[in-house]
Amino acid sequence: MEDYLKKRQDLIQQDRALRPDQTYVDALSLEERKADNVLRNIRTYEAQAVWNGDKPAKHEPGPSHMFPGMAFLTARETIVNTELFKILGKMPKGGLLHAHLDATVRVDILLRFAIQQPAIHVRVSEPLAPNTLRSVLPQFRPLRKSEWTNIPSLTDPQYSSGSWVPIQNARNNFSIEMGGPEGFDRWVIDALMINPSEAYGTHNTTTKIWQKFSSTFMVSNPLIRFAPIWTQYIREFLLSSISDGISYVEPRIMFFMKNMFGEDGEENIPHRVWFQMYERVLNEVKEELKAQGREDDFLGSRIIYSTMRSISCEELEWHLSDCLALKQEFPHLVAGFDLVGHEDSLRPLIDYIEPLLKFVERQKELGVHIPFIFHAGETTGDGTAADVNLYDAILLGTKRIGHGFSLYKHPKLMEICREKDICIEMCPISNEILRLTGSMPMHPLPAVINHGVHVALCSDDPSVFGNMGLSFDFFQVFVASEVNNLGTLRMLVWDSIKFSSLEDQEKQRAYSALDRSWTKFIKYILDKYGGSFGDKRPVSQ
Ligand SMILES: O=c1[nH]cnc2c1ncn2[C@@H]1O[C@H](CO)[C@@H](O)[C@H]1O
Repeated sequence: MEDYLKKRQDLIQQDRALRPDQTYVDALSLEERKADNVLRNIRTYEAQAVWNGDKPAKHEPGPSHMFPGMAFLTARETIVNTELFKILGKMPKGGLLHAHLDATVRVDILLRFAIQQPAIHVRVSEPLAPNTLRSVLPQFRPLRKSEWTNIPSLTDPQYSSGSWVPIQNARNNFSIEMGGPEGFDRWVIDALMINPSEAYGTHNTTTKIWQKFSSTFMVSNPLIRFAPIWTQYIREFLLSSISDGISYVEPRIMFFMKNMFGEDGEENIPHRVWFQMYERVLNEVKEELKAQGREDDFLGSRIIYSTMRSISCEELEWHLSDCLALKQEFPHLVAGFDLVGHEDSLRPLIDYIEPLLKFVERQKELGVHIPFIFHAGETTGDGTAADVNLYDAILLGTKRIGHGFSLYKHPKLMEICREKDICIEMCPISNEILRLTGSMPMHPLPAVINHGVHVALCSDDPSVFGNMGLSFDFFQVFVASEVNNLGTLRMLVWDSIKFSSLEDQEKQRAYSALDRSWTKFIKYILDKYGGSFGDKRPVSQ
């Protein structure tokens, strides 16, 4: 018996030793071990008290009963009231390495920014009525002053479809039958987010949910791509990330459209001016934090240049040279290049191989380096074009892989990622809402970590999904595995800096800042919860 138990222990240890968090687990300080004990105890306690499988879930449609790591949109309200979530909210997170900028600011805040801009007008292409509110989308646009209208309402019988109404009129005079001004807000917010009825009911397949998902970007794009709103948007993105403990952000910015709307309503602001605006806001935020003595809380940001994987090779060539020119003008801001959009239905990387290979050569001639940071394998497919994107992303030398949801099916690719230190930007809540997985316990993240591949945990499109910051993704991952522990959290946080596009010196600064805030975090856990959750024995292996 003793012999068996020894062999059992050895086997478990050998298996766990492959995980990249093992070195972190081994190095936990005494205080961290105590804090780890507290976290595990709270997880066990809440698995029973909150996520008890006998309890009915509150929402329809969705899972009928509660469980840890259950469908996020039905669990969200419960999550925010847990002690574990409150703790994770205080955790320093390091870097956010995968988020689409235009889906990072709470939609009610974006709407508030829009309402403050008299240039913003709204129209609909079909009459709005209580029974069409869900299907008719608002179309926004900033207009030139000469085009401003004083049409009073979107919902009057006199309104003729396609005419532009000033946003304030549209809101103030929204028909009482459809909820008045608050009804207007709800209508816009519904168009910008995915709700549980859609994800788990009416749109419960990847293809269906992507239709709704894409439409949210069509609604928000002309608002965000208006210079006065864009600067406010970036500022809010940075500040809200910082308030969730994120100290560095590397958003993907969509440069598919060549120009932004200026304050005068002309659509003529080119990409280099977008960069100038981004840099200005970034510096303002850094200065403000410095003035408050909070330099450790924010180290900066770099941008991943992105365009759509639907364009032609000629259009891609234009974008690649645009990206090169921007890298030369803003070397400290351009982190990499990516192609985005629904992998299952749009073009695979192999379609673009010529311009992509030429781009690599051109960089060598110019002596610049813009790594590819490709989305690949964001699919349930096996051997489909989206799955096969993984081979091309790796052959093209991708620095990290966006999603890599299907990577775990490919042992050879897992081995290459492990050996070449290709980090996987995993977005578990996004994958669940976009219907690649039903819940966290079904998600491949543990398989990837168990094979020794590094992961950065990311939120992807938090304004659409409601997983603002990184606390929600950390929560879902932490409760869905008995193996995950404080060392795992530490690995995910430190890796988000290690695999970022920061320079070595900046990384050193980031690690020192993290060391300081992590120590405070551990002290917070022990001071607040050490008494009530510290004395029990650690949960078994
Ligand atoms: O998870 C994702 N995979 C691929 N593309 C995405 C994802 N999330 C957002 N976008 C794409 O990024 C653009 C906004 O910047 C949108 O067009 C959207 O299709």
